[in-house]
Amino acid sequence: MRFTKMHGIGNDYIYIDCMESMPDRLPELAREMSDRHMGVGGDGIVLICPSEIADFRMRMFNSDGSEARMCGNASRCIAKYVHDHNLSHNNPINLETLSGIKVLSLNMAGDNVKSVTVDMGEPSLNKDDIPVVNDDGERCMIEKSVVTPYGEYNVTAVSMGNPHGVIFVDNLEDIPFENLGPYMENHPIWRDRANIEFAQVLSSGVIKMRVWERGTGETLACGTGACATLVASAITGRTGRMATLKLRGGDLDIEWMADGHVMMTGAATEVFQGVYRRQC
Ligand SMILES: N[C@@H](CCC[C@H](N)C(=O)O)C(=O)O
Repeated sequence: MRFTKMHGIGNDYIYIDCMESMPDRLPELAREMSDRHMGVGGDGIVLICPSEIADFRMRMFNSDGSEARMCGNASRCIAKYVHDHNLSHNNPINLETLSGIKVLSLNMAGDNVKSVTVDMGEPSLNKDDIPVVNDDGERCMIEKSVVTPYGEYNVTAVSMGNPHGVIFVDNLEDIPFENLGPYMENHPIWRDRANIEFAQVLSSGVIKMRVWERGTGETLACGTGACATLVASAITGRTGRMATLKLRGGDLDIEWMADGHVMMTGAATEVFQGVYRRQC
């Protein structure tokens, strides 16, 4: 099976061109290929598929085999992949995902893709959309206190097509990240687990963050997570609607436009190509 390893500021996935044929047993394949010792190694797998309603369709599986509804970093990488591998020279490119069609714009430097801007659509704070278990009758969950074995934290729930819990802290160095991340991912407030972002506001236009992703664990970056964090920061008055999000693997520029759409701009990188012998 041919594959291409790519990353969006360190969020690394194994990309499989499924324009002609589709592998079977995808959760098993994702677990096997993502294994950093026994497989190719990655945060999961991404399938580039034909679409009847857009230029391409993305399917994305986390390294634990769960399928995600949206992935910001993978959508940027797909834009670069289809351009560089001559599958399309459209710009913008329409990408079908489980959370709707996303519009990907290539920012070119000559013939090279310098960065990609993704129209991530509108965020939702509605608990039913995330989904959050609604035990208090409130429509949204903004800075709700959650008591954990590792201390009390205020959580804001945001959907970017997938579920996020954003927690602002004074200093990222001071949190018990490895314990708190999985605890919060699996907390019973979420109906289907959630991606957890820990964020420290450095200035009105700069936020530093670390991500614990649902189904993968810590990743060096999360595009949807960066967008959710900017939205949570803006609605709680910590920053304006535009900021640079500094993740462990690099920076993303995020803007929450007046029309409600969130625009994300960042790099996409191809690392290597290979042929994989399937074990499962
Ligand atoms: N890394 C991603 C998000 C991947 C999916 C997520 N773990 C989920 O289960 O929702 C991104 O860049 O957005």
